[in-house]
Amino acid sequence: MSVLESQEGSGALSPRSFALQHARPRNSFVGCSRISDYEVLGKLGEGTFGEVHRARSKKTGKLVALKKIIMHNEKDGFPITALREIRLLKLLNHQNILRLEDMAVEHPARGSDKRKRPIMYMVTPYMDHDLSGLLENPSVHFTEPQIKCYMLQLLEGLKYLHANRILHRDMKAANLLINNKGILQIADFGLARHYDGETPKPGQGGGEGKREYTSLVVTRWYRPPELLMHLRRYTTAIDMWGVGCVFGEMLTGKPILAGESDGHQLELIFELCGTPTDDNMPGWRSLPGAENLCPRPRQGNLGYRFREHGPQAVSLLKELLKLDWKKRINAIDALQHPYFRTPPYPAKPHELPAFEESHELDRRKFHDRRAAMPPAPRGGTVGRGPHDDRGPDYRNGVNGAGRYGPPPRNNRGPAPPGDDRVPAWYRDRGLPPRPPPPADGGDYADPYRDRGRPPRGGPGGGTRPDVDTYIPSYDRDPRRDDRRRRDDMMRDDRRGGAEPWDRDQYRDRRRDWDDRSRTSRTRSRSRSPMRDRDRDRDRDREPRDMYRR
Ligand SMILES: Nc1ncnc2c1ncn2[C@@H]1O[C@H](COP(=O)(O)OP(=O)(O)OP(=O)(O)O)[C@@H](O)[C@H]1O
Repeated sequence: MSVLESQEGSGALSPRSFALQHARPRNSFVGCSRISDYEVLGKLGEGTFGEVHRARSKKTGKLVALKKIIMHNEKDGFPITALREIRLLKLLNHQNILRLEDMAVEHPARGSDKRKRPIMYMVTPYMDHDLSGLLENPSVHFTEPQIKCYMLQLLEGLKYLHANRILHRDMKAANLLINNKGILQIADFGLARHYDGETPKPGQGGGEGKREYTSLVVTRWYRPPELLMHLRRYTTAIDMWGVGCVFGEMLTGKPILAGESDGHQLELIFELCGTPTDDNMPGWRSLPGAENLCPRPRQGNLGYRFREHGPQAVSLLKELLKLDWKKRINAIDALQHPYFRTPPYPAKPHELPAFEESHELDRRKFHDRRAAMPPAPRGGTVGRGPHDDRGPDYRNGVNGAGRYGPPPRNNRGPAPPGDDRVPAWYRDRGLPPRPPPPADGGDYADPYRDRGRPPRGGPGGGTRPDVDTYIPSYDRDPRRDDRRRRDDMMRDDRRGGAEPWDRDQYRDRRRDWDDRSRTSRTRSRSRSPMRDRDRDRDRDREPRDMYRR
């Protein structure tokens, strides 16, 4: 019996049986090597936990990625999010899920500070691109067969995860890695967790949630409406919304719902998918985050906005971006959607072209190239940011402005005088500009993002008080802002949403955490994470036109 079959219809599993059912072949995980077993070749990017480097195994000659696990606060020990990611990745075994092959340890040099801890690295196969990097490369233009090929692989990976009761909880283009053989793999399991509920069934959408989890998950641009309204009893449908956003992003070449705050995110969703009613989103009124919500009734412009991609693409997108999380299409059904059976048919992975590498650090290269492009004809209006007084529709291109795809890449004219605060490459991307850094870098510094780190110089190091602090930081991308989410999520999960096999460990850690936070509260009240979170939530409740108060 396969892992998947054994999971079908069974109830909650004990930690031991879960681990046994997910066992990978013994030879698929090396164990723990020394960092000297790898030749480090260069930096690929920086994640929440630490830097990612390209390296070559001295034993096999294979290219790998080494993800260094940074301990932001030595006293906290090994980050729990990294432990979760490692444990889950070790259990998973699927062609479309990034494979953890080894852990490598770097011991501090002899004679160095005795208190220094060893540094751990996660070793995964090297992938040539992440999807978001690839979409930013001006010389890459996705064809329809190519998009279908990536979508099928993404859905196969998610079908496997959901059948194995795993919620990814951070579905986004930046977490989808692609190699030059056309293989797509889901990566970054730092927010993932075991799901205690029914596995998706054909024709039954996401079904009903069984228990509560933290709603502080998923990067904002990819966060479904039910999470923005603080549903805690959510299901695998939260990942399917992210697939819809990624699908739209592949079709248009840029993120389709680039909200500047949680409230603004909902506003963009309603513009695209229509406003919630008792018919299209039953139960929405009783969600805690819907209390003060009074959106202007709208039908949604999804069909119009994506009309050039054909009726089948629009139909699949509508299924994935359904407001009703119980009826939102699941991965099993999405794989059967007529979109994949309508010409042009999906390409096979090996038929896809190879592209120039595109990782986080390569992006600057593309941005510079795009900045050198001649300005497009005047006319568009996106990319002016939160200070723009023309309203969110203009800023985010929801009315079709700012489409980013095959050339011409934008429909905007040269920036008006005085608009030079937005970098040229960023204006071309048609996304809202990052909030301006405070003059002294002090008042609005993000206490989460910068916690335990030296202050970041330059742009992106602080946020304005009228948007939540979980804003995409555009010199990198929205995923850099996960740390606060992850910290909050861990805290929330420890209160009751922890996996059963984690509870004892969590109880101990919780006790530690409580002790630590008591000490730090006495030391400095301003560093209390709970206080910061409440303040951030208050910010997001700032009155907007769709709220009653
Ligand atoms: N196996 C890999 N092969 C090639 N590049 C990789 C690989 N894993 C990660 N990267 C690159 O490193 C960057 C950061 O990795 P990753 O997203 O896994 O880190 P993270 O700490 O979880 O980040 P985040 O804060 O974005 O959640 C990514 O932008 C990706 O381009």
